[in-house]
Amino acid sequence: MLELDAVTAGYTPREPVFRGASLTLAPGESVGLLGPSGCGKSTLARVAALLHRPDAGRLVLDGTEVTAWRHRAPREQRTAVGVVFQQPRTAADPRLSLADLIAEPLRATGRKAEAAARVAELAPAVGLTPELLTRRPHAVSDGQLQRACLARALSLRPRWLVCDEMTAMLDASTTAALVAAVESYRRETGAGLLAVGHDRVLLNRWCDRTVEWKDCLRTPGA
Ligand SMILES: Nc1ncnc2c1ncn2[C@@H]1O[C@H](COP(=O)(O)OP(=O)(O)OP(=O)(O)O)[C@@H](O)[C@H]1O
Repeated sequence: MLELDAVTAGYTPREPVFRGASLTLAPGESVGLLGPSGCGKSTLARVAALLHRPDAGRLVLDGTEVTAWRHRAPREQRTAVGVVFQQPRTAADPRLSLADLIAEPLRATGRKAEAAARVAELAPAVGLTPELLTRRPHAVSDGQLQRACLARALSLRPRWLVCDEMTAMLDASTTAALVAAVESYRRETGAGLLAVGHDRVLLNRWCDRTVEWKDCLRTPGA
């Protein structure tokens, strides 16, 4: 289970972006989160991905409460969640080839020896040719770079995936390819998914259920 329980979070302690947001994902479940721009969906997604420490509330990951975020989080928890953001350009180191970008989490966790084999496995799964893998971000399209960012998120075989507007900048065929790659990974591994977005039609089609932001803020039973 991935449980966000009464989470309050923001960027200035006195003025959080939201208070008391709750959302629970069952193991292997895919949930789409919809809501108005600026309400805090990405902030909540970052809390779920252990990238943003909440001001209050709890994140419980497969039965263990998370008590440390970012680099302070234990590796086992940090690597249990893979994350893909909306903007591949800001999420990718411009100095790395796409192959090295995909392998980054493996290198960072001391598993460099597995990198080549894992990249060879992931590249076709996200639709990247061997030639594209040699290029650096400036020499590929946004869609190709986002494919690499998805492969990077899958490289450590996370039990949970957080896709924060992953396809918002992409055309219909690239969107379909990335959604298919996520779903194929989920079928293979049983991973759960939190997909944040604005595209109701896409999220309804993609996810087991969709949740409205305002319902995350509602106290159960109220
Ligand atoms: N790093 C940051 N520092 C300060 N404020 C931020 C930061 N990131 C986001 N915010 C603010 O927090 C609020 C919520 O932003 P967030 O990106 O979580 O919303 P969102 O619901 O995902 O919006 P959108 O749908 O437009 O992506 C916004 O008012 C935003 O300006």
